[in-house]
Amino acid sequence: MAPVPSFPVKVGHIDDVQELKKTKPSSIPERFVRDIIERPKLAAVTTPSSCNLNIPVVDLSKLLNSQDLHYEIKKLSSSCDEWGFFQVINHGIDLDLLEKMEKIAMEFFMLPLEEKQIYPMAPGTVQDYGQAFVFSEDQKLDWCNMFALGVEPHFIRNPKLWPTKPLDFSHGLNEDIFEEMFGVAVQAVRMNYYPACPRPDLVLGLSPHSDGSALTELQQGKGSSVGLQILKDNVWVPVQPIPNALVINIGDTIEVLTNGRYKSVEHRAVTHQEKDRLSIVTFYAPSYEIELGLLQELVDENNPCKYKRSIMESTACTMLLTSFKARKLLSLPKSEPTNHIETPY
Ligand SMILES: O=C(O)CCC(=O)C(=O)O
Ligand SMILES: [Fe+2]
Repeated sequence: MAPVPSFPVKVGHIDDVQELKKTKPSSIPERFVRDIIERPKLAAVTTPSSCNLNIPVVDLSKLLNSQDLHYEIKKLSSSCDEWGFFQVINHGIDLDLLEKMEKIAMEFFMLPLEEKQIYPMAPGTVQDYGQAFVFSEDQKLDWCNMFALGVEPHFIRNPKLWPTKPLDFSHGLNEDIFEEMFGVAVQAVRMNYYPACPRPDLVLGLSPHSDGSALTELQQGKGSSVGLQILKDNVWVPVQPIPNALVINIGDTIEVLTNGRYKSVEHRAVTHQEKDRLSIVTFYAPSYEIELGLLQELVDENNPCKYKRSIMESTACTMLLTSFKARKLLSLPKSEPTNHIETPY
């Protein structure tokens, strides 16, 4: 079940951005206008050459093929150590299926508002239709509509690509370690629709956050604008979509379990003046029933345990809510070494 806050949450009026766009507003409502320091610099969005950094690309077929294995594992390893993000090509997922998912998601977002609002997102929650992570009346809003669903247990599929190979090479861990630890994993899907915005320089599609999940997989809609950006060495790096590739990122759960070796990196989405954008995001998290333990193989005198135990006792549910964004909004600390990460509920 989606987490429900145990305290009353007043979120005020939230404009539906698709409806707002239809009214061709002469100015952007104040609740969407970001403080100057948070506004995106559009040069980095519209001219990819202005940013020479690109997130790594991992070829899954090579990871399964012994000839190229070593080189590809090294790439996977540095992607997880240095970036927390990579794109995966030749993943073997049926492209027709991905296309179908995109089509269904678009059909949903194109429904009349009343029909989408049959599934309203309750204030302070992250499930169904609306804006997630709104916890107060004066919080700035994202230029985005979301539809989030939990996946029924019998449909849940474990990802083929838990990034354990580099760990099993360097630390002798079992390659299936995460799969074994997580039990019957929790899976949630969020569809994000970012309509074109007349002033993309003033708004954010999705506020900076890290994902509370173990692993996140993201499909970018065909023909969508470039919108996803990740924070690398204090620079927002745009993720250039590669046709049919999927974007994978490490979530907070794996950052903590690997004692900070793999990074759960802050990311955000920006909007575009003419183009809409769709992303379909699948979050994998450990079973609610499981008590997680740090991978002891990654702890020694040079790498002391960086996280206190309470986070290990969090359920997947609270993990999703202790994402960086939620923590920031609730004024809870980011997972700095030695910090105690509280769960909000
Ligand atoms: O739409 C995107 O590219 C980002 C989505 C995302 O980060 C999320 O849903 O957590
Ligand atoms: Fe995210």
